[in-house]
Amino acid sequence: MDFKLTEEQLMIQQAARDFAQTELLPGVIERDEHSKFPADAVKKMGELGFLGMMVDPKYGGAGLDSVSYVLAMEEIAKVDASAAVVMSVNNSLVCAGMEKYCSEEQKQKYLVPLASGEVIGAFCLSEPEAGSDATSQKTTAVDMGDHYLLNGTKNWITNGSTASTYLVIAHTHPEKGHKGINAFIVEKGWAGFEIGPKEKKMGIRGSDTHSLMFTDVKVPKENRIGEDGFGFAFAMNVLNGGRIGIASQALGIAQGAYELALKYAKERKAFKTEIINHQAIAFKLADMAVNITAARMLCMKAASEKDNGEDISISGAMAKLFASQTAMDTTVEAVQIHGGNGYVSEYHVERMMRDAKITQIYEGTSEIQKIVISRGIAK
Ligand SMILES: Cc1cc2nc3c(=O)[nH]c(=O)nc-3n(C[C@H](O)[C@H](O)[C@H](O)COP(=O)(O)OP(=O)(O)OC[C@H]3O[C@@H](n4cnc5c(N)ncnc54)[C@H](O)[C@@H]3O)c2cc1C
Repeated sequence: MDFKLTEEQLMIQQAARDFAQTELLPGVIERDEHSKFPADAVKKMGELGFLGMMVDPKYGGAGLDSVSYVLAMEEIAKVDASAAVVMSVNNSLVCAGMEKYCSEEQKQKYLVPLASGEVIGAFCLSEPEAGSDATSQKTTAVDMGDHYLLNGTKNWITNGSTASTYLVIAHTHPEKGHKGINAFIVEKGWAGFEIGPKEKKMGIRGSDTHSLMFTDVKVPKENRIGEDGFGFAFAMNVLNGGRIGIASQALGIAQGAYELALKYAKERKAFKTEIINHQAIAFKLADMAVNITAARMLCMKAASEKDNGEDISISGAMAKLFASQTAMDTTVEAVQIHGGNGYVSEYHVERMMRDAKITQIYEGTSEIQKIVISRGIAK
């Protein structure tokens, strides 16, 4: 692993930092308060190439490496974790999965607009009774010859109402267990496809999370991804690679809260001195700095392994597990360092604390990451 960033990586980092400060920071509190999707900013993210960062330019992407992606994700999440999850889902789950596993026709039709940011996508695996245990899902797609008939409900889908293209995982042969699952490309607006109301969430309120209902939706056969029965492997492989995205989202939230806490501790006085001079406060900041550095190293390790074509199931899970815990610990202490001001929205850290929690839940809970890691090291 090379710890020195290239000129190009530094440029991407700076571009993302500038974008976050100028386009995301103004209005972030208001968007959180009103659960408002950052539509204009997401459009601009697409124009800047942040929505298809690692996709080959021949499919509309920016053709960058995963290290650049981590750097950009951190900068965006530092300011607005809601915008960061839109970016993560589109890059890590939707575009990455399509570029790796879709046919040339599917890529031309669906990946090009997704990677160029013309439209955004959603990844639909979870169901009311199937989250961590994805094989127990109940959505079915029955083979009707030239099409499948899709029926079922997907839950908590990020970009649920704003997406145009949905990757939907469904059982085609329930009796075959995980080998009877397929993944399909579904378009918004198809007959029988309904979008449920927006979820009212603790955090990342700017992102739109919905349940999706499918009733006899006709999905053309050519919209199945890969060979018959490939859907479970597709979903698991995509999630393995995707963990870098959420890990760097968590890293960004932690870094954002740390920077605000450090600044506040240097300015706020109590007992005739800046509070950073009280060791209890200084030690909290020291712990934050250590954990954030370690989280960044884990994210970079997983990203550089991915760029080298290595299997990142373990390193990606480690990065997500540690970075999400760091996001939680750091934001809680950032609120503490801000005292009463930490509890009100204008100081940002209370939002960051609420935003941090989701990073321990979605794309595999922390308990599931430990299962992945322990099974991996036991092999
Ligand atoms: C805001 C938000 C956005 C989301 N976006 C998406 C999306 O875009 N697409 C999508 O498909 N899903 C999405 N999800 C769903 C998310 O991935 C799931 O919520 C998550 O995987 C956990 O599943 P669950 O909620 O069913 O919890 P459960 O699986 O019911 O787990 C409940 C608890 O039990 C623990 N647990 C479960 N199994 C085990 C085990 N074997 N060993 C130890 N502990 C275990 C879990 O860790 C957790 O603590 C989103 C969720 C939220 C809240």
